Amino acid sequence: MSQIRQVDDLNIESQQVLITPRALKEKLPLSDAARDAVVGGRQVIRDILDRKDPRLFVVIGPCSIHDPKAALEYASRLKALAEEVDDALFLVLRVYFEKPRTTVGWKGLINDPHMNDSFKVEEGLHIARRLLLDVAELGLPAATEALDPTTPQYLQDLIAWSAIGARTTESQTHREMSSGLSSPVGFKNGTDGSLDVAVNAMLSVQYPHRFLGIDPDGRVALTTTRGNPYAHVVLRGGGGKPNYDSVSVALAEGALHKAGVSTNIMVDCSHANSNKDPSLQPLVMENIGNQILEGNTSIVGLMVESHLNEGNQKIPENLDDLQYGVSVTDGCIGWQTTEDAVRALANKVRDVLPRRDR
Ligand SMILES: O=C[C@H](O)[C@H](O)COP(=O)(O)O
Ligand SMILES: C=C(OP(=O)(O)O)C(=O)O
Repeated sequence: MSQIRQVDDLNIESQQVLITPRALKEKLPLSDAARDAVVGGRQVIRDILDRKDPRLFVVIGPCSIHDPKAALEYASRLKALAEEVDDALFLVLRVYFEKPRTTVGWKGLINDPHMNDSFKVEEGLHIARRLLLDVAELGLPAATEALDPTTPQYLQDLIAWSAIGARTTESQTHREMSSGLSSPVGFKNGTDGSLDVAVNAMLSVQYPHRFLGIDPDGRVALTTTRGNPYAHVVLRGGGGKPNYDSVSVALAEGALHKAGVSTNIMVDCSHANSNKDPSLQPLVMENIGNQILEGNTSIVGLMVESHLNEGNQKIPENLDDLQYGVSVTDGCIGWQTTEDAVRALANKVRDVLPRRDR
């Protein structure tokens, strides 16, 4: 009987060594203007989480980035809107390069920048870093999902806020990584709606961890973290039900309080909170505004999926057929709706925010 004698790499087809984080940063260095945007953005978010700044922070932008040109056009529009509502809301651009898939699908610009299964990851890392620099140089803070545990070594210096997604909040690897992130971090509740996984993540992330990571030269390194004091939960609904309503928010606040972790809550207006119907997001935003008017003190931030144009599209065979400024992952609200909903939220909460009980 013939046996396979090989015992390792049976299912590995190939490996390709990539540019190191240090080399990428040398090629695309942080400018002073970009540094100001990152440092300033993180500080405002920390101040909001510490209740020193009464504003709400709003992570808003495309579900995923596939076209840096459209992303920059969106960023410059958002910058103008951010200045307009600055007294009530702190807008942070959603710049998601890594997509966690329920099963399979396009995994985002870093993984496959040409959207044709060519997986030019090194090019993806360059494009991502270039775009984050351009966004920061506009003076806009950026938020991203930290999905691959090695990616932060390449990009985290340009990130003001990070998310751990619903599919990875329960993962020890992601909790460990988050304990070393330089930015504040939001943990989504589970896709089944379970808050426990996010509460447990909060209990874990505040502590130092030791784990295998990579160093700036791409070498495997025992990584010792300090713990991240700026973590909070993100309610995104799940299991077919939303959890942004006042009862769900109060229950979440109670559970966080009982666990002895931060009761700061962000509400994701998309995903299961809008039953994946992007046009419902403004209703969620309106509801959160009403909860704040009615005295809620735990909600500190919102997430909104928005693009230049509404809806979404399948990635076409021929990329020339892509519609400009339309999401290729989850559906988004378009720009006009975005402006209207953000202005409406700012107008609703502007006067009450400074008087919120802390
Ligand atoms: O936000 C994006 C999606 O909801 C997430 O990546 C899962 O997408 P999928 O269910 O289409 O794979
Ligand atoms: C994948 C996302 O969300 P969630 O983890 O809540 O599904 C996302 O915000 O892109």
